[in-house]
Formats: sequence, structure tokens, C-alpha cells
Amino acid sequence: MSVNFVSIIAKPKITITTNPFLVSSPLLFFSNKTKMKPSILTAFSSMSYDKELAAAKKAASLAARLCQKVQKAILQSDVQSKSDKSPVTVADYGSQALVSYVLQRELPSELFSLVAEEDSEDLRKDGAQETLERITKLVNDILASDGSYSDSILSADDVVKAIDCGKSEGGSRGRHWVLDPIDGTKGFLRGDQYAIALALLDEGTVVLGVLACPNLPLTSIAGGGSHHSLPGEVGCLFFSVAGGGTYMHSLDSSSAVKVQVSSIDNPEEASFFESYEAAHSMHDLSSSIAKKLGVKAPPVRIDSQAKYGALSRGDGVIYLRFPHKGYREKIWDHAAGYIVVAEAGGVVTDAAGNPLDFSKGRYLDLDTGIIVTNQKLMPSLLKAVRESIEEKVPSL
Ligand SMILES: Nc1ncnc2c1ncn2[C@@H]1O[C@H](COP(=O)(O)O)[C@@H](OP(=O)(O)O)[C@H]1O
Ligand SMILES: [Mg+2]
Ligand SMILES: [Mg+2]
Ligand SMILES: [Mg+2]
Repeated sequence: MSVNFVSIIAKPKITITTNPFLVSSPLLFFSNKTKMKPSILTAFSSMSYDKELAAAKKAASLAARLCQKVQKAILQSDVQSKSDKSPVTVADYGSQALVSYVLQRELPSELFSLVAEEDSEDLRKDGAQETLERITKLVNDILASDGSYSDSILSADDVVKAIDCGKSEGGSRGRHWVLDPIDGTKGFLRGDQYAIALALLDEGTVVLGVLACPNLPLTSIAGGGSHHSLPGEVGCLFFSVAGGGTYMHSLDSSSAVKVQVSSIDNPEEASFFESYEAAHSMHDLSSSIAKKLGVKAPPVRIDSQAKYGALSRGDGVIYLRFPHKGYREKIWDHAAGYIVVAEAGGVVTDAAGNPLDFSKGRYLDLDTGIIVTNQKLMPSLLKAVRESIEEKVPSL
């Protein structure tokens, strides 16, 4: 595709600068030819979310393809990411439009409710028309490359409508899809990790999750980090259905493997994940917790819910997230990652050990932070967290 980067749009205002792909932040991956092996199909066919899982995988895969295309274009340009507090790019919008559209096409009989991060407000402002056209073209190009829905080409208005389907408030009744079209937009802009995170809430419980991580190596990143220097193939899709375990396959292949969290019970052998961005999580607090536990390895800092995916297959055994005071976590930043880890045998709680409650609307009501590990390490992790919070951050 020809690359005419132009717009870096930062929320709440869209600014046309030198890069057309930057509208303001993101995460995603794909593979449309992805089909599960017969044995896996059999394993899942007894469950009641078969259709939903197939639709979610298709949607996330196509969205990942869109993001890969945009990220490649961004990296080929001279444009550097703007350090904006809340970046959003054409890929965030394109991914959200694509997932929303694909889910509705694949599941036409369902009442559709989507809780998603982005909305079209900035795209409807004066001066944003070119950006909206670019997003519309991206979405149509990806659909055309997949060969799906050749009967329909989306107009800019269709794209806006698909994006704005994501305004649902969620809640404890009925079914709601939960989408982060690009989680880790800052990582996406740096060329590092990002994810397309799609989950299904049923009566307030997360019952299905798909996590597409286009830049995550297929092999362990233990002790590594996310950088391009890592050898080997990248691009992972994790998926889970409640009660069915967690599986992973390459974005380019159909061969899924079951994954499990690490069984390490000696903290000295454990390694931990945290946000790359110090603004998203208190690195000093996590360092104090790790020290108290006896963790020897340095933190593995990567962006996005790729942390949950990596932990679900045992690349590391602890994930610590302590936002600075006043920040409210959103459900789309954790729903897919949560079920991917939980179905792989891990435990996800707030800093006080309470389970996460996804039934309260768009936000998670939390005590202080989010901690993730295996069942054996959780009691000592909780103790270290409690002590470190008391000692180091008396104001929390
Ligand atoms: N001050 C803050 N504290 C904690 N999280 C924040 C934050 N500002 C933004 N975030 C969230 O952190 C997410 C990225 O997480 P991570 O640091 O693990 O990569 C962002 O998702 P988006 O990139 O989807 O906007 C955003 O929702
Ligand atoms: Mg964002
Ligand atoms: Mg996010
Ligand atoms: Mg996002």
C-alpha cells in the first residue's frame, strides 16, 4: 500500500501532523486461514460458545492484520511516536470498526452489545475527514484481502457507526463483547508489543477471550523483553473459553497448543512482568515487592496484555500492575487477558486479593492494583504486596 503518513491525532483533539496513521493509541493481530485441528475442534464443540469463539477469532485476526499493515507503514516512515498521554492511531479506529463489523456479520442473530475503548467523536470533527477516509480504506482493504463479505464495501458512515457500536455500558445482565482494539498503543508506536484484546461477558462473567499479539515471539520471552532483536517467528493468538483451558497458535497457522502457567513455587526462580511505561505502573513499588519475595531476575517490561499471554504459557510467573493514584482501570484492558491466564491455571486479583469484577460497567472497581501469578505463589505474593504497600507507599 502506498504510505502517506499524515495524521498524528491525539485525544481529545485530532491534529494533522506528518503521520496519517497516528490519530492517537493501540494492540492486535491476525490470520484468517486459521482453522483449528480436528482434535481441538472436537474438544471445543461440546461447549456453548463455539460460534462466538469462531467469530471472535476471525474478528481479532483481521484486526491484527490491519494493525500489522499500519505498524509496518509507521515503522517505515521517519515518524517518531509523539509522547502523548493518550495516543490513538488509525489502526485503533480501524481495528475497532473491523471487529465490530465482523462480529455483527458472523453473529447476525444475536443482540449485539459492545464495550470498546474508542469512539468516533474526534473523527466527526472538521479536518478529520481525510483520516476517516484512510480508516475506511484500511478496513475495506483488509476485508477484501480476506475475501469475506465481498457483497459489501463499507462507507465512511458505516465505519463511524461500527466504531460507535462500542458505546455499551456493559454490566451484569446479558451478553456484552469487550474490546480493546489496540492495547498498548504506546508500544505499537514504538514498534514493540501490542495486542488486540476481545472478550465476551455473559451475565457479568468473562466466558471467552481472544488475545492477538502480533509482535510476541512464538517461543518464550523469559528474561528477554519484547525487542526486535529476538530471533524467530512472531505473532501469537491466545484463546480461551470458560472451562476449556487456554490455547495458543501462531497468527499464521492453525496448529493450536494448550498452554499452562508456570508451576514455579520458589520465588528465587521466578521472573515478573510489568508495564514498559512507568506512567502506567509504579516500578519502584513492584521492585520492592520483588525484593521482598526474593525474586532475583530483573523485571520484564513489555506493553499491553501480551503480558497476560506470555504469563499464560509460563514465560514468567508474576505480573504486577500498580497504577498511580487516581487512575481507574477499564474492563477492556484486562478482560481477555484475565480469562487467558485464569484458564491456563493462573490467578488474577486486585492488590487485596479480591477477584476482579467485570460486571460493574466500563470500569473495574479495584483496591490499588492488579496482581497475577500461579496458585502456589499467590499467598506469599499477597503478603509481599501488603507489606510493601504499607512500608513504601503510606499514602495509598
Ligand atoms: N496513567 C495510567 N495508569 C495506568 N494505566 C494507564 C494509564 N494511562 C493509560 N493506561 C492504560 O494502560 C494501557 C496499556 O497498558 P500497558 O502499560 O500494560 O501497556 C493503556 O491501554 P491502551 O494502549 O489501549 O490505551 C491504557 O488504558
Ligand atoms: Mg488508549
Ligand atoms: Mg488498553
Ligand atoms: Mg487501546
